Amino acid sequence: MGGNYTTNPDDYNLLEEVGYGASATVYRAIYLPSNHVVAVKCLDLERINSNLDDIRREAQTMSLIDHPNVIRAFCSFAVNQNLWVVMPFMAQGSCLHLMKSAYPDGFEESAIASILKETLKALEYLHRHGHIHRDVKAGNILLDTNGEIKLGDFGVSACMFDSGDRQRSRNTFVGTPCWMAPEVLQPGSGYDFKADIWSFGITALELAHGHAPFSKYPPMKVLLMTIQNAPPGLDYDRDKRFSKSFKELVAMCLVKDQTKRPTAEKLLKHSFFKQAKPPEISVKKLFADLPPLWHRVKALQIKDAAQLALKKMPSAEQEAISQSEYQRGVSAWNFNVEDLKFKASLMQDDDEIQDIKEDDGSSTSVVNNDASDSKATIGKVDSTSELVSSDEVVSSESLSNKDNTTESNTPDGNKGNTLEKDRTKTEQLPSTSDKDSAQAKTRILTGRNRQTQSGPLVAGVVLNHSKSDRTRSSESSQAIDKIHQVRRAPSFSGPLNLPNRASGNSLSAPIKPSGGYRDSLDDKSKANLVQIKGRFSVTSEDLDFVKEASLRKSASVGDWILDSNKMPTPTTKDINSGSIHNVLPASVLMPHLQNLFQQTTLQQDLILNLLSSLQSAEVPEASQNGKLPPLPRSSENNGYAEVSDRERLLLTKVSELQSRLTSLTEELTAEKLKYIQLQEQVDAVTKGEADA
Ligand SMILES: Nc1ncnc2c1ncn2[C@@H]1O[C@H](COP(=O)(O)OP(=O)(O)OP(=O)(O)O)[C@@H](O)[C@H]1O
Repeated sequence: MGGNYTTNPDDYNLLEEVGYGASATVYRAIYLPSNHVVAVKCLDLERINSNLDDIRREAQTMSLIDHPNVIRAFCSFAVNQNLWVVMPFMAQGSCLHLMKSAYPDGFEESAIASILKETLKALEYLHRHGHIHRDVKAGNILLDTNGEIKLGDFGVSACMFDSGDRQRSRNTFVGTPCWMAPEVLQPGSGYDFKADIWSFGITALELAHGHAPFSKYPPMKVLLMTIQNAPPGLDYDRDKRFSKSFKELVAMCLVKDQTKRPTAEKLLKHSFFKQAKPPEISVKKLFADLPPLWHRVKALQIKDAAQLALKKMPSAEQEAISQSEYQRGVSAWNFNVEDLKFKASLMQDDDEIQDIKEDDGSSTSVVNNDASDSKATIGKVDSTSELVSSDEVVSSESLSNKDNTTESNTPDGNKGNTLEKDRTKTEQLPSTSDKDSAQAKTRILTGRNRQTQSGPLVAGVVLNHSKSDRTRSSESSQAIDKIHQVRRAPSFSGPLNLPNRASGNSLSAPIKPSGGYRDSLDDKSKANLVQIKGRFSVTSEDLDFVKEASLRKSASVGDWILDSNKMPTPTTKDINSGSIHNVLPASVLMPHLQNLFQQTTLQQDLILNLLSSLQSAEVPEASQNGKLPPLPRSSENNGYAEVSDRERLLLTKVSELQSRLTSLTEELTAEKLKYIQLQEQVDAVTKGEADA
């Protein structure tokens, strides 16, 4: 393909939608001057909140790529509030799409071997040139009709040699939780290109099963499970259809200690890849009998919309939702893992048992594979302006080797205005022949982008209908509209803020509407910011909480009791409003109660001992068997004065302990009461659900 590509949007006729992520929609398009088919990825700059320099660097990286297994950008430019990235069209879409359309339980091993081998070649190339991809997953492995395989999507890629501001800005990027390595999720531990090897291992499991491990769980849960659980892998019994060498390869990648993970170069020499067939043989056949990509994409959309209409959990949209939650949320969380670990340590085993059960693919799926994550956080661009084309950046990067297509740059100053005018117009279905389809597509896109950046996250919510919803007649187009509505639901664009204390005992983070990561840093959390490491920020409040948490855990019984006042406890309002579920689940409350009970008993014992010691002191012969040693007597015959001092001391101690016992008993009673109320509430909810 190659050739020169202009940065004039009028030169591109956008055709069908062939994919979408949280921040972008991808179209098959015709480059009119040469009649070449290309893919145009339209990134919504409003939704990704980074500065223009970052985007430019991103686009530069993509344009300097020169490897058969890494997708290269021909050029990119801003159109209104969108960034268009022009790249080769991969006619069979992503591995994820293919699995969703035709292989829900994953591919056979020979195809997996070929796909993974090509992906590994791409990673080896990127790592050799100092890049970490950071979003390796089936959704980013693209397939062409001739069996060609390319790793795409540099939205979150980072340059390992970057430092300072650049790295810091990278912290605002988000990967995809299921695929993220433990060290990436663990603030402070630092990560490098080995994070891609972990994601590669997860991708191997994804290709083998049709979904990534933990994919049904919400982000927080995935995060905890990734950090705390043993690494996932292929099961020797359950995954009988896979070879030993495949299982071994996966196990090598999914080692928690990043230093023990092999490099891409080393992995390529693994026996598993020795038998790998060329993709023309093992991969091409996978889509031999399938309809064109855009039909499959449309069919998936309709299927999901139909499920949505039936009020089921639509898999793809659910994925997008939860992905969005991940993307927008994880990047903006002011959380720290110690906090999470502490909460996890308060969890009952039954929670864990439930967690470990494999997803049966039912409609309860929460986080899923198709989802995409937001890449950069970018500032708005108001008018059409060229960002970068391949030839202008050759000297600035170490990556480039050759073949810098000389794109001619034709900024179109008027385009932005036209598009701006059209922004509120009715959404139009894609037209394959209309010369104006680029504009029409932009309208679709801009329409989609008109979302607010706030609002609570409510799964499955269908928001404001656009004008077009009223004008559409066919059921399928309504169904697609629904998908778009869900996609543009404002509720998913706001970040999640994990409260530092309020949810101390809860794993479910309340969702706060907010403008995004930058915003959240700019406001109160910025003042508390202690460290930005990895993709997360740690605030001083977080640290305080962790300190307290560890104090609670490590302190002596007495200290614990005093400190227990700091434990978040449900208020009557919580109980009445039902929010107690989020504040103190029974699994958390019970150990707390048990602890209190235990300590009350200990205190009682202590008091009894002290009392008996006191009595012993009064009766000298009994002191030998008592708990206290005999009281010393002075030679000056003032021994009795000392005895009475000691008595006073002991009596004071006893009264202290008694009052402590009283307050503990009161606390225990109060906790019991809360527990009973909680239990009643749980029963009521269970009954309500059963009735429903
Ligand atoms: N060059 C291409 N040719 C054909 N289809 C493509 C191409 N690039 C992307 N797609 C399709 O579009 C989907 C979304 O693209 P992409 O991953 O780049 O968007 P995104 O918003 O960055 O999403 P994500 O965060 O999931 O990676 C891909 O999963 C793939 O199915």
